[in-house]
Amino acid sequence: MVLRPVISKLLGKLVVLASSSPRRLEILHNAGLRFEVVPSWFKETLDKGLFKAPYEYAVETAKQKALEVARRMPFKHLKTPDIVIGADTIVTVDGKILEKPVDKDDAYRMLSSLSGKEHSVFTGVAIILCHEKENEEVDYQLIDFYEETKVKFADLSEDMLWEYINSGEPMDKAGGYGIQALGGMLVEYVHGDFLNVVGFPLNHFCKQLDLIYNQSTSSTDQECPSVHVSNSSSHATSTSTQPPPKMSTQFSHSTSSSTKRNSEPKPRPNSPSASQTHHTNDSPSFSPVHKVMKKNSNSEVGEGSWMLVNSLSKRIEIQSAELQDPEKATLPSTPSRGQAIELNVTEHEDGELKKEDLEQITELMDGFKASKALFTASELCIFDLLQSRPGLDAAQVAKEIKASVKGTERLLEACVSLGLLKSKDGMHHNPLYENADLAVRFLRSDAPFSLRGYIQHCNSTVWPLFSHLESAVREGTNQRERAFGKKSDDVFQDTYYNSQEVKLRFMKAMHSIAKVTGKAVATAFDLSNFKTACDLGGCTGALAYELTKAHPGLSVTVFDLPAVVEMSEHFYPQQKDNRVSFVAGDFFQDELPKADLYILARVLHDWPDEKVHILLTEIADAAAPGCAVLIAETMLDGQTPYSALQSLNMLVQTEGRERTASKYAEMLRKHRFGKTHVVHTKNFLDAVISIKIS
Ligand SMILES: O=c1[nH]cc([C@@H]2O[C@H](COP(=O)(O)OP(=O)(O)OP(=O)(O)O)[C@@H](O)[C@H]2O)c(=O)[nH]1
Repeated sequence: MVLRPVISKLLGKLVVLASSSPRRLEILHNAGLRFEVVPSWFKETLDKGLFKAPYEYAVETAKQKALEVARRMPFKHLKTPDIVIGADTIVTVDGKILEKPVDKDDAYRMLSSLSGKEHSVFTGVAIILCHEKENEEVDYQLIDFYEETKVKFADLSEDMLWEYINSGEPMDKAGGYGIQALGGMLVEYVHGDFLNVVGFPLNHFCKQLDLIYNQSTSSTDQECPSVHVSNSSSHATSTSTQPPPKMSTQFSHSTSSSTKRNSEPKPRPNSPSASQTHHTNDSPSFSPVHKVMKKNSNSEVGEGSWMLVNSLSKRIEIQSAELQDPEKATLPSTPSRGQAIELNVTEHEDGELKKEDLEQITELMDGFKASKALFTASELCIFDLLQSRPGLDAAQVAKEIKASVKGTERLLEACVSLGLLKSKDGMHHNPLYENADLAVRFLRSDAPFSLRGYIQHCNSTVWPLFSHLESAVREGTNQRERAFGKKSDDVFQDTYYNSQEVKLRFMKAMHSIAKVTGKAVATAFDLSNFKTACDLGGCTGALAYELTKAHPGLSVTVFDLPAVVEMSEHFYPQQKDNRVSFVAGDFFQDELPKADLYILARVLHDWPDEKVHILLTEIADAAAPGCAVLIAETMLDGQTPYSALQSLNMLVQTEGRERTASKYAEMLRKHRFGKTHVVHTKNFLDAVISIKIS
């Protein structure tokens, strides 16, 4: 069994599957591979028109999925993987690429186009070997390939089609079918690797591992295995894997990961450095990222991939430098030949810009209008109205909210376009409106996870502050005085003591975020060793109640300003959990309650480093060895807009900022906390825990 010998090579290595596909997880798990699953955040939006062949699109998407995880882990998970595996499965028929259907109608369109025909299923796979070095740089070696399988569908009747679509099975599957389940009923024959259709060409993958770990170690080279970078295709009817010329492929990007994996850093293979680029005059490469790179049509595909990797490295180096220290990162003014700066807009040969080329920039430009439409509908209580009286038309809604029909009509249609409301034809095609699922779950005032409080805070406080963002950037200070005419260097003095209404609105905002994130934070780590916790700045106790629910042996003291504590019972009038108590105080001025575990949820991001160190000193003085600090924040990762925009939010609102997990680990280390672990909760917040060493 080719995998068996390879498995032994992988033991002790951190193997990561960068996929949320349960089928891929099952295929690799059943094959005996042991790995962690870290779903990729890469948005599968590459422009298909830029790829000369469908499999190139699948391979490039697989690469981007794997690279995103390989780059993120040192920051988000404080560890560098040894191997990251990414995959992407597509279906092609009549020259079109079919991915996962967006809705039932799309599934119908896909399956109808497959009915009675033979089609191809391509799965692109990327394997990234990560080599962490002495100076915390990481070398990446990229191996990619694809597998094609031919599948023929029987002629499908309309009943059969809708019966299958209504089963729900098509919705998370390429081409809208699952061959391994009900979808098998649609299939007349399969020529090629069945598992490739399901989502992972296991046999081809094993052969690649064999190439990497067995054939290369037979060479005298004791350094990192030199890898075959190949886009070798194994067609359904015959396998034509011609290994390309042997090469070592690598690029590097620096990481500030504060924890070293226990494996010895591997020597850098003697290969061209990332800064060297090769230029050829051959046909343009196929990837939007590498528009300035040329694919060398003379050499084996591997050569092309090497340049592909090389140009990727340039982009990654630039971005990681930014992450390291924005002041030092110098981006080239314009993409020079051989330098891969991601081009979001594709100028076609004739210079014409197509609508889809501008979609991304238009979405960004219009983002504020969408936010304001949501805030306005929430302020006008439209979601609560339609929850109690679904099916109203614009005139009826306008009457209830005491607004113009014209304006209400526009707002309702905007909310439908944003997926917040649904509409159906009433009498004389007059649309009738009701809440969409998002509104039911998050926008009603009485929803268990209502975000209405946070939305009110965004509309009344964040929005005016962001309108002075340019001043905030120029001055490096919050914009409270410009936005509200109040000079206040203390956000909380201003919020909690100057107005009862402002205080309540802010607490509702913090409460709604804590309700949505509380369970994820409370269950991020095993806290069974701790008996007492102190939730510093715990506001309404939303997280505290989740902690006592998740950890029966834990009691939690919420320590917050007097003005907050006096209001907290307003949020839980019926609460009888005697393991949660409230103590009034100022954590910068008063002695902290004694506890085994100190919790800081969305607190440190309000303060500059020097204030954070003051607070951590207080905690370190109060905490005995073995005690812990649990920090819940949105960790900067250089990838998702959410954390970066949150950091801008802190600029306009406070003296604080968002930080990376490794920055928090470094700050904690200065106060004798260590053994730091981070969990990315897939929620608004990530969680970091660190134990008092001495
Ligand atoms: O017969 C089957 N065909 C396809 C599938 C599943 O379809 C998806 C393909 O989508 P993708 O490659 O984008 O993978 P995702 O599920 O989105 O996960 P990633 O996180 O890796 O993007 C895939 O899950 C196949 O397994 C099937 O099940 N049967």
